Amino acid sequence: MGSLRLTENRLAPKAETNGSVTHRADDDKAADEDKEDVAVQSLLNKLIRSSLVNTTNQVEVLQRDPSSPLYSVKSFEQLRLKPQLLQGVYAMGFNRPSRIQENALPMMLAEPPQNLIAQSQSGTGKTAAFVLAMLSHVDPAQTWTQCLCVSPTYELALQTGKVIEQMGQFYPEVKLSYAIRGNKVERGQKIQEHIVIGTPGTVLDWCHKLKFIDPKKIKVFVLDEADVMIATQGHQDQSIRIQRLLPRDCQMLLFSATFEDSVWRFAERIVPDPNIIKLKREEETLDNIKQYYVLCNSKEEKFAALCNIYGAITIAQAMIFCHTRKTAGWLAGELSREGHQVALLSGEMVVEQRAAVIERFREGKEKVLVTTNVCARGIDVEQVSVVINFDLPVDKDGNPNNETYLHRIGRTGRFGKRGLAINMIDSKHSMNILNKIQEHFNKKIEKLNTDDLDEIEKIAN
Ligand SMILES: Nc1ncnc2c1ncn2[C@@H]1O[C@H](COP(=O)(O)OP(=O)(O)OP(=O)(O)O)[C@@H](O)[C@H]1O
Repeated sequence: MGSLRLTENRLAPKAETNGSVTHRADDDKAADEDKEDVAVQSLLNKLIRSSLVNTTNQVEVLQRDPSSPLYSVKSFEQLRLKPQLLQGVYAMGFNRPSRIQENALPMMLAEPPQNLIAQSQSGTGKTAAFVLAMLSHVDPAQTWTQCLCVSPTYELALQTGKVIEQMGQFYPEVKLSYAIRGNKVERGQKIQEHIVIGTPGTVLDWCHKLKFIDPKKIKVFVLDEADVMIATQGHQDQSIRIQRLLPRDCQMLLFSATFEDSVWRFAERIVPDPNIIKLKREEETLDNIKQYYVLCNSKEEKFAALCNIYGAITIAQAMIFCHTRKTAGWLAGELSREGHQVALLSGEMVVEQRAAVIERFREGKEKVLVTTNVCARGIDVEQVSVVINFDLPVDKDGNPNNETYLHRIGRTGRFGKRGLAINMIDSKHSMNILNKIQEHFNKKIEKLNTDDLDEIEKIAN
């Protein structure tokens, strides 16, 4: 398994220019200039995720042929997998199919193969599902490429490759190759590996220009992270061009965490006659959250208020959001000087460094995580009991960003533990923003006087 032929190994993420931690002179003025890179966020989520996301919502299934019976499985045994694959699944610690896998796996493993478009949030078991489908459909006796999987970036392709290697660990006859830049294949050769995973440009070259792969022999085509894919210029066209090279009876599978119209239009071009499976995201709510605000005049006063809060109540773990990298760096420094175990998540870090910081925080090695919004977007740190908005979330034009506010402090309904959110206000402008947020959610945000220790103690009860 895993014949990775790489001439260069570059694991630095694309979104970051380099791994050095330097501050720009204009960092003050710049809000948070960290580029929002969906591929980096997706990778980060994969790196820190160690288990399935809990979901309570029901799966929605739209069958291409509504008259055919709808199969769903509650165990992996019911799928009649090859014994080597079942062994692989159990070795990964999977006991039963995830909610989306219950429906997706029987569809993907059916004979004749069925096409599928599946949408569910990150961490619900999509990757594991299509990896199992690819491994099941391979005939190791045929020494040519039978499954193609396209991912938006080099790093994401490598992560999926790892899942293929893990799940196929007892099925060593199946070989895997990576169609990514830097992985050189001699001209005129044909790839013998059964599964090829790569980025759209290189996969297209290998199928079309360089003819390393005969696309007519492909049995399964997977397009992963469709929403991330279309965010990159050119990927959409390249993917469509690959799809057109494939035979009519090739099984087409497309996965996405979100489903805006643009993703949907793209999905329909990639997957003809699809079955569709959707799993709604768990809704975030402010119902279990006590919200407060503290009036201050400067960042130093905000810091003093924070120290008072820490002096009055026991905070197991807190996440503190700042607007700029500079404030975040400053605050992390001040807090460490006060003796706190602080983790700083900063946009200058490469993605592996960020994943390591979040992992340490999740393990409880650090008790305070100071971050800018962009760095922490989409990261669920469930055990956080207190969220502090050192700066309120605003969009580029300085208007309140309600969605981000909800995402920072909201909890998913059913699993929601009680939470505490404290907003630091340092100007009329930020008070206005707070009022708008309050109106938007129609949930009272109480004033907190941090000079009064008794008052602070009460909020913890
Ligand atoms: N049936 C299962 N039982 C237990 N764990 C599972 C199961 N399926 C997947 N997992 C684990 O849950 C996590 C998320 O799964 P997976 O990566 O397949 O989800 P995903 O929806 O593809 O999310 P992402 O797009 O972020 O990768 C992984 O750690 C995976 O090993």
